[in-house]
Amino acid sequence: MFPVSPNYGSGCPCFPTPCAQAVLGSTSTPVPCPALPACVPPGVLPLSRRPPAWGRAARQPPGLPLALARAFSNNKILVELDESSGVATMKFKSPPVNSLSLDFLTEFCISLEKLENNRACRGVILTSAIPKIFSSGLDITEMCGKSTEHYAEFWRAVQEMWLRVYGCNMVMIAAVNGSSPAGGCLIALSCDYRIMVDNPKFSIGLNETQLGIVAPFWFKDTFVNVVGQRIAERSLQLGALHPAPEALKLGVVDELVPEEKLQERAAAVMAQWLALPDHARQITKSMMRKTVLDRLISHREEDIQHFISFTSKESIQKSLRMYMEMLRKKSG
Ligand SMILES: CCCCC/C=C\C/C=C\C=C\CC(=O)SCCNC(=O)CCNC(=O)[C@H](O)C(C)(C)COP(=O)(O)OP(=O)(O)OC[C@H]1O[C@@H](n2cnc3c(N)ncnc32)[C@H](O)[C@@H]1OP(=O)(O)O
Repeated sequence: MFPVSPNYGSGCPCFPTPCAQAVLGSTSTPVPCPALPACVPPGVLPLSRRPPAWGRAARQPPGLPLALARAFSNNKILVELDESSGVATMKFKSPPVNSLSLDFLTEFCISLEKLENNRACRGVILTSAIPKIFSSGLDITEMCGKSTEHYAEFWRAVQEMWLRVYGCNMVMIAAVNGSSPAGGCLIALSCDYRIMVDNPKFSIGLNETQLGIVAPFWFKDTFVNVVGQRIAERSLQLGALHPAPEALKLGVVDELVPEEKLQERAAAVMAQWLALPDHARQITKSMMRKTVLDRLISHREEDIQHFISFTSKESIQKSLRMYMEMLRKKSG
């Protein structure tokens, strides 16, 4: 099996089965997948791939089965698309706590890509089907006692998820209906708007330091862009998990609503955002986020190596094992 082009990723329509051009021949000259323009970094869709659809949902592309356009679910995420509004909902349903395993992340990226390629879809609401939990963040078992190859594959999938959500042209709204630590918080922070259930038992934040690990620079950049340097610095150092009312005060989320109003409110906010001309909003979003996206894109391999060497340290493995043990004791 030949290696694939460095440009190859879930942004290519042939993903996960690389087409002939995506595969490097014995010359090992990188040949980008022709479906992905060479100038477009992996994980970020070019603006031109999304047609302007201001004012109405565009027509379903010919050839796509209607049922697929309305709802699809593989395993861990339920996706529903309302074609009349152009709004899809991605509902995480991976018990017990929607942890972001490699399988979850892969399914997430494929589902989001399907929606990106569907002209009828202009906005996505991310929410959870698991009571009281939005997402428990990265699946810690993926970072414990595994091979370096596994760590590399896992971390690439985490990067891909962030590049896809943060770089997404569609309007992304997080309807946070439960606790949302670390990677779960990152997903919400990467959206355009965050609505959380008004319940002080639900908390959100980047708590990595509590696990003895360090939030990567692109987690930190995303956080700073939402709440500003000072709040991010204090919250990150302390590994703070903010109860919903505090999260609102700090600007980690944009508004709180009673649980029963969450989906209705998310739909109303989405309608406001979709009332803007797509092209103007998309270019503005891209302008605001480009620097932060480019930083990871240009250091992607380095970041993977950094993750591998950090995670492989015995002291880090020990911290993660102790944290998992603490969770198990608490639950059992
Ligand atoms: C300069 C150097 C920079 C280098 C950068 C390198 C590295 C950075 C690396 C990583 C970044 C990581 C970001 C992350 O996302 S780490 C994950 C952080 N997540 C958490 O801390 C959440 C932990 N979980 C909880 O707090 C609770 O489970 C939760 C509030 C979500 C739910 O509580 P509840 O009481 O309902 O459920 P529990 O009984 O606690 O859990 C049920 C079951 O699920 C297991 N579990 C929980 N969370 C995780 C998880 N994140 N991964 C894997 N498994 C998880 C838990 O152990 C229970 O299992 P069991 O006992 O039933 O077997």
